[in-house]
Amino acid sequence: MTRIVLDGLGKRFGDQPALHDVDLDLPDGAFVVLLGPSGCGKSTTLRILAGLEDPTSGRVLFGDRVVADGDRGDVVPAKDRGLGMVFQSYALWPHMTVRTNIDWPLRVAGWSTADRTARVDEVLTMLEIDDLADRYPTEISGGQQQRVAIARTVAPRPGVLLFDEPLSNLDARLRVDMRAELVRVHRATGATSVYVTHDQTEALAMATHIAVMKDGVVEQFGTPTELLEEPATAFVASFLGTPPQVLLEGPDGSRSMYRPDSVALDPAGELPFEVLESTPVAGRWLVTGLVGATGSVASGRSRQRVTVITDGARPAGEATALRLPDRPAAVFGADGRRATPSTPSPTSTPVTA
Ligand SMILES: Nc1ncnc2c1ncn2[C@@H]1O[C@H](COP(=O)(O)OP(=O)(O)OP(=O)(O)O)[C@@H](O)[C@H]1O
Repeated sequence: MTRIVLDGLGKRFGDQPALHDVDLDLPDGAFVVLLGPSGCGKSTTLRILAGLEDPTSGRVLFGDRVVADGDRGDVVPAKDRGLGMVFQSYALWPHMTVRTNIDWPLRVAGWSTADRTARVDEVLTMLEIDDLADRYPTEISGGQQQRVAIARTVAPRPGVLLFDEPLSNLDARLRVDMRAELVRVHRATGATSVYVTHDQTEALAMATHIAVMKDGVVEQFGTPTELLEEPATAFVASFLGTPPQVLLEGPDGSRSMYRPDSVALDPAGELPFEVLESTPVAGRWLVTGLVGATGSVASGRSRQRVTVITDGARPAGEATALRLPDRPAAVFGADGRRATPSTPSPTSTPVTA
């Protein structure tokens, strides 16, 4: 097991900055998800950990060992970092059986025949692919190929496992199955794991810790519960959760956060709300709509889209209103950073169209 530290990590492509001063401390044995929209820098971060890309500033440590130093230009080659990486594409050797594919990295690393046989049997069982051992990659399904690729990666017992959107080529059902499978494999290996995705549901389901990234910056690092319950920025509050928090913008650019289940639909409420759609979830309904009077579009004021949780469905087009609790759960300043939640400022009153 390996603690991973990113210390002031920066990356530029030419004069184009991709990462700004990223500090992260990933505990031994954690399953960390790098989460964020396209272009936020998550793959670049993973590629720097993997040794496929070099940082322009800052350092990466695996345990006490500096594996990349952007300021000095020192890097440890990928093959000497004690890591395994799983990509979207499985890249199995087509002329080798499943067993030989998994055995290959152990052979390269110089393991004895007895140790190799024992370890290959162990990971075949771990990934529940024992009965496929003598087949060739073309004779098994895409999901099975991904299991073989994972088995091959974990076989040499790397201290660090890196995953670059490994499930994105699988269909929706298989993705959900494989997600649980990967968590089980992570627990069985104990390897510190870093997993890149833009899918917040996947992140929340798998991670012990999540780093939410935007524009090359880590907006927040914490456990799924911390991020859901105490988002540090308006972006985190709007990106995570099904549904995400209800954010209402004040005239000064600040935003008030309300928990979606604390906001009621009530024609007598203070904020006009037009229903767009209702989706059933676990016996309740997510009702999405636009806040503000219909005429506000014509007046140039944009209408905010929010989702609340209700007991029943609401017809699309219904004009009703939001009834808010007495005070917001948190307030974010115009810079998006969280102001003290317990003392919301008077200027943070949401827009009343
Ligand atoms: N090889 C490269 N050359 C130039 N710019 C790059 C290169 N790789 C990434 N970038 C830029 O760096 C920024 C971060 O890209 P990165 O691929 O890390 O984002 P990402 O969050 O993984 O996005 P995606 O989910 O689309 O893969 C983007 O602006 C991207 O255009």
